[in-house]
Amino acid sequence: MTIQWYPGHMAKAKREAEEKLKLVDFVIELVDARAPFSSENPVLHQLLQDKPKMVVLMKKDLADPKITTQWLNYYQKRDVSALAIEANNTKDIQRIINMAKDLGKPKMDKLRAKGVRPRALRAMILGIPNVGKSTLINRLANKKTAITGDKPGVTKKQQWIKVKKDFELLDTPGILWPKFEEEEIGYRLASIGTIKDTILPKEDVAAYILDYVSTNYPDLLEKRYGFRTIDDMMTAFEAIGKKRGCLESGGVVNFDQTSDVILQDLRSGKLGLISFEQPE
Ligand SMILES: Nc1nc2c(ncn2[C@@H]2O[C@H](COP(=O)(O)OP(=O)(O)OP(=O)(O)O)[C@@H](O)[C@H]2O)c(=O)[nH]1
Repeated sequence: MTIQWYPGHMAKAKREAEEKLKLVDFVIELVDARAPFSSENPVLHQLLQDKPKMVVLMKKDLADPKITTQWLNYYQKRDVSALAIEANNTKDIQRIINMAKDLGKPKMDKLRAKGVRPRALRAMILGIPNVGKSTLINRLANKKTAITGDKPGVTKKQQWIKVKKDFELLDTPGILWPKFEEEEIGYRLASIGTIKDTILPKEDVAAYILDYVSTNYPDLLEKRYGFRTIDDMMTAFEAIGKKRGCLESGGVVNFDQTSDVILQDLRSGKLGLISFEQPE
């Protein structure tokens, strides 16, 4: 599901996230490893107030590993607990659980000191559309895990997934909107597929990708398409279209299909491991 965000949607999403936040000890914020800055929600820090969070950089299998390491150092310097993961990797899922427990420990210790009966740590997943929230919830739930039942105090019944005996996760994530204040951010988000292909013209996004990759990863461009520099975007599209059979009758290159090929090559990782932003 990719939502087109209007002020009404944003207000509703914010309200729902605030309701859910009241129920949890901490938040797992998902961002995309290829663009962690652009894919974070711009108001989450206000909603969280003092609530602890950990950041999970999703889809590390599509990102440039060197840049992902730079991002992890960036978060570490700011005392933010962060991990980069690939959802299919079982060890990565275990690393999330371990980090979550560490993060929740001070709160649990405090409750125990007050004489409160020990209870499971409670967390929720939050992030912009298409960042991998449902995938991660399913992986943490590990399918066979039981849902532990409703908790009172909310209008909508919330279900809890028992990840471990002392760690529970809300079964529905908080969905928040992406940043859209700068055109460059919009292009990065469109490239990685976290905003609708109809919001920015597909050909423009494909041209953005080619331009970015030729500047930052010319070897990858050459490996996939056979050229490393772009003097003229139309010639580049024509070369790719011909190579990949995106042709109309008379051998004319279909630019729309060629744009799809470029977007698909990037999003599936066939173009290589590419990150769209580095920490400052
Ligand atoms: N390569 C790769 N793909 C992933 C990873 N995690 C999730 N995905 C893919 O990303 C896409 C979106 O995942 P979802 O779990 O549906 O994302 P969501 O945040 O729940 O999306 P919304 O329902 O739109 O809010 C799916 O095609 C997933 O298979 C990952 O670690 N690596």
